[in-house]
Order: sequence, then C-alpha cells, then structure tokens
Amino acid sequence: MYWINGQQQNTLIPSDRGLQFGDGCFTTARIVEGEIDLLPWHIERMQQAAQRLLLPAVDWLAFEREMVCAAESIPLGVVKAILTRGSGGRGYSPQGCEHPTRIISRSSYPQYYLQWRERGINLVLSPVPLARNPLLAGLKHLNRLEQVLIRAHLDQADAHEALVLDTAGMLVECCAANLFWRKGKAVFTPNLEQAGVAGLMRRRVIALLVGSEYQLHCVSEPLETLADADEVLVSNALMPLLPVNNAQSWCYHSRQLYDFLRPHC
Ligand SMILES: C=C(O[C@@H]1C=C(C(=O)O)C=C[C@H]1N)C(=O)O
Ligand SMILES: Cc1ncc(COP(=O)(O)O)c(C=O)c1O
Repeated sequence: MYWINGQQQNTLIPSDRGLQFGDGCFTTARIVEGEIDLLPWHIERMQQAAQRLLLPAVDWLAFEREMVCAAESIPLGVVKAILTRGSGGRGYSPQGCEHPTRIISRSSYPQYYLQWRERGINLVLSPVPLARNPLLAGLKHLNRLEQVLIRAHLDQADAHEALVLDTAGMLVECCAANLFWRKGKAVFTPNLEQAGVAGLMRRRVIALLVGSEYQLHCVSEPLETLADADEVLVSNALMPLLPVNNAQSWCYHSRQLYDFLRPHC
C-alpha cells in the first residue's frame, strides 16, 4: 500500500528525480503494536539526510503524520518512507525543484527474522566492495546499486547476510545491516567515515553500551580482525539484532553481548 504526498495511490510521475537519479533518501521502520519503533530518530535521520542532500523544504509534520497513520493498528509490520527532490531541473541540475515528493509504504514484517534471532545467522564475504566517499558516507540515500549487486551475489551463496568491505579492504557493514564484534569487554563497529549507512539500530546499540561494562570502539579494520572475535552481531531496524554463528570460516559460540542487548532492542 502506497501514499504519495498523502494520497493513497500506486503511480509516480516518471520525471520524479528519485527515479531519474536516485535523488533522495529513505528510511525503513519497524511497526510494533501500531507504533513506529524509534520514530523520532527516523525523522531526525531523514532531516539530516535532506539537509546534506540539499533537498528543498519538506513538510515534516505531514511526513511524520503519514508515517504514523500507516502504522496505525498494525501489530507487527514495516513502514518505508522515501523523500525525493520531486520533478524538475534541467538534467542533473536541481535548480527549480521546490516540491519534494513524500512516498510512504507499508508491508508485512519479514517473519524469518524471528527464526534467525533464535538460531543465529551465517555471514559470507561479498565480492562487491563499497566505494569510499565521505560526502555520502553514513547517508541512507536512494542510490543503492551496490547493495543490489551485493544482494544478487548473496542470493547465490549459502549464507544469510554478507560481510562487506570498502575499496580499501576495510570492513564497513553487511548488505542491509550494521556490524559489531566483541573481544572480551571491547566492542567494535566500523566507523562509517568512508562508506556505509549509519543505521538507527546501530545508534541504539551504541547508546546501550554507554555506561555498561563494555567499551565501544569505532574502527577501520580489515576482515581478519574477525578471526579472534568472541562474538559477532548484526543490526538493522527490522531484525533488530541477530547473533552470528559463522563468518567465513570463523565460528562464534558466545551470546554474552547479544543477551545483554536483546531485551532493549
Ligand atoms: C532495503 C530496504 O530497507 C532496508 C532493509 C531492511 C531489511 O531487509 O531487513 C531493513 C532496513 C532497511 N535499512 C527497504 O526496501 O525497505
Ligand atoms: C546498507 C545498510 N546498512 C545498514 C543498515 C541498517 O540501518 P537501520 O538500522 O537504520 O535499519 C541498512 C538498513 O537496512 C542498510 O541498508
């Protein structure tokens, strides 16, 4: 089910720059008991992305209201919210684009995440690297060709998620999730300065670690750092947190950090 600028409809004008250039940003949220989990953070991240992408003024009240309405009385589900620069401009030029497009959709919850939480998942190294670009790093923008290629390779592999490196060979994240690993009481996550999406569940995990017995380190490390990790976890707004059993040929048996975080995610 889709709502475009508040109207229930399934068609988007072909000149929309979201389609023409991937000119916009998005967020995907979990609905729990009719409410959007982390709603203020979803709005805040979209506002920051809109600012970084120089989008024209957005009606944020309407945007939030439309997300909230899409979630109403749904026990468990997914709301996706997209903002594009709208239509207009000559070629790439955004000049004259003053009416951003709001696209809200609702879908069912991916039930396999419930099973994966209990059983854990396996990760395989993706052959597709992420380009390093600090200008776009962290943003959940609409240009997702890298993820589409990563997912296409993953669909052929015997694994649930992928380990994704950047073009310098540093760990960044997974196909559609952020990555954490633990060594003793030290917890690590890639710093996302050059590539990757600054996930909201990553933000929640980081917040939960503050003042705990664990120390968080945002790092730039190669794949091999996972060889002597005690535990590996992945997160996104829907999962929201999954324990990893295997990454490449390395096995992890501990659930210490997962058991600490899971009740709060
Ligand atoms: C790709 C989308 O959203 C991301 C994917 C997932 C998921 O597959 O679990 C979760 C959160 C999003 N960052 C999408 O089309 O919604
Ligand atoms: C490439 C990528 N990294 C990280 C994430 C995690 O973001 P969030 O926690 O906001 O869902 C996503 C969302 O699926 C993603 O697509």
